[in-house]
Amino acid sequence: MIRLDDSRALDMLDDGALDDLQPKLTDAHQAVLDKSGAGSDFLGWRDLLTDPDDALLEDIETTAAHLRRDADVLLCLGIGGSYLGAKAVIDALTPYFKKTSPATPDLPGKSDQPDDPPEVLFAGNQTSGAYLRELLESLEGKSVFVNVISKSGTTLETALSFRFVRQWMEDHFEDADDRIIVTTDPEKGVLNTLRDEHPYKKYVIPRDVGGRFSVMTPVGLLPIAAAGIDIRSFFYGAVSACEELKDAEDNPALQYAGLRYLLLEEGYDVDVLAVFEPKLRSIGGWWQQLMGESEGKDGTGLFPAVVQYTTDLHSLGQYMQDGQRIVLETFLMVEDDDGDLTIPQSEDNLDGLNYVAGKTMSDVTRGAYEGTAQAHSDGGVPILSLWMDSIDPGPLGELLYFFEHAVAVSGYLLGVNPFNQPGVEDYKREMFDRLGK
Ligand SMILES: O=P(O)(O)OC[C@H]1O[C@](O)(CO)[C@@H](O)[C@@H]1O
Repeated sequence: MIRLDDSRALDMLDDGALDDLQPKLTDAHQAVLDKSGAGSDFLGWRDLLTDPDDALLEDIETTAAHLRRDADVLLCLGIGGSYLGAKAVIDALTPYFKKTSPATPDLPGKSDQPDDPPEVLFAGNQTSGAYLRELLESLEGKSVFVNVISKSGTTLETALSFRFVRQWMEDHFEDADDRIIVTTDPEKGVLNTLRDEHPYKKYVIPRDVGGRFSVMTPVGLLPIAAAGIDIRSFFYGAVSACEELKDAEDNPALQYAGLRYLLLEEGYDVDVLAVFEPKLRSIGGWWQQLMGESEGKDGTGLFPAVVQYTTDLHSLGQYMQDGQRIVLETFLMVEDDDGDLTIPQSEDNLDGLNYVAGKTMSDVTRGAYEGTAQAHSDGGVPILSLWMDSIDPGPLGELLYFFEHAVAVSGYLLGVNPFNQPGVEDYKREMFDRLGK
């Protein structure tokens, strides 16, 4: 389970502050469990885990196997919660560098490894014409399948991309309709209208699951499974976290929510999620939406930012150490980071690095973390460290549920509805005005 180390944050708060907050934390937690708080009709993301639908997992695995057999590329169109979870998990669990295999003559571009996962690409999450044009050009000669993901079906970025992509698919594949999968509302929205004419396979986003909480639905699970990741371990990792975090006592998700809340009251307005493993950076993108859309309303909430260390210690490290004291840091750490690459002894030691010879790169990462946490803490930055066991499907499922539960509690502590995002509509209205809608 996720372990919270708050030893470098507690001393920035009054003695016993977290204990004093416990009754409020318990109430907020209970409101999540009982569905008695604001926005409680959007708590379906917990029901998915308390009553798992194994038949759905199996269906997704079957579709994913078909994609692994026939697709070079799975193009996922979606924005916000309709892509960030899948991207986060796929980036975390696929190798940094892919081996390429030669094309086969009968299926253009498809590698000769029958179960090679397709490359999962993302689009429909911005308005760049250059991106879309270059993307479509890059797909020439490849066996392409599309998963268009939009709960509302009306999101402009996704819908517009799908117009281009659908045309491209129809121009390139006679069986285009069999290559397109929609993930959307049970009945409403444009994607359902399109299905009246085109028999696309469809997966449903339950009405009571908001976009940023939808990673354990087909929204996240289908692309993740297509990428060759074991979705059962991932999903059941979340199931076990949901079970373990039911008790309000000694609950690290509640403690994390409580400490962030207390630190916000002390003027720490920004929560910087720091990762040391580059693969985890996209978890930060998912976390940013989860935190930002859930908390950032009615003039409150911590601003969620993401850094990747040690890279960003050489760009933002100065600010973290010495800038405005408005920042707290959440370190996302891994007990077994798969970095047991031993540093060799050098006979001439011309680079002067023999002092670390015999240590592993994991030891270096651990030293960098310890050193950074100590230095930043000495510089007045409260540090919360979250430790996961390893970068594997189960621990990732646990982690994502941990954050979901924490932010739901956090929203109630802040007195906001953690499950809506009314502010996002304002940019859409202004944009639509200018585009003549
Ligand atoms: O799945 P949809 O309806 O296209 O929405 C995508 C995203 O847009 C928002 O509604 C607003 O940004 C997010 O909450 C959501 O994840």
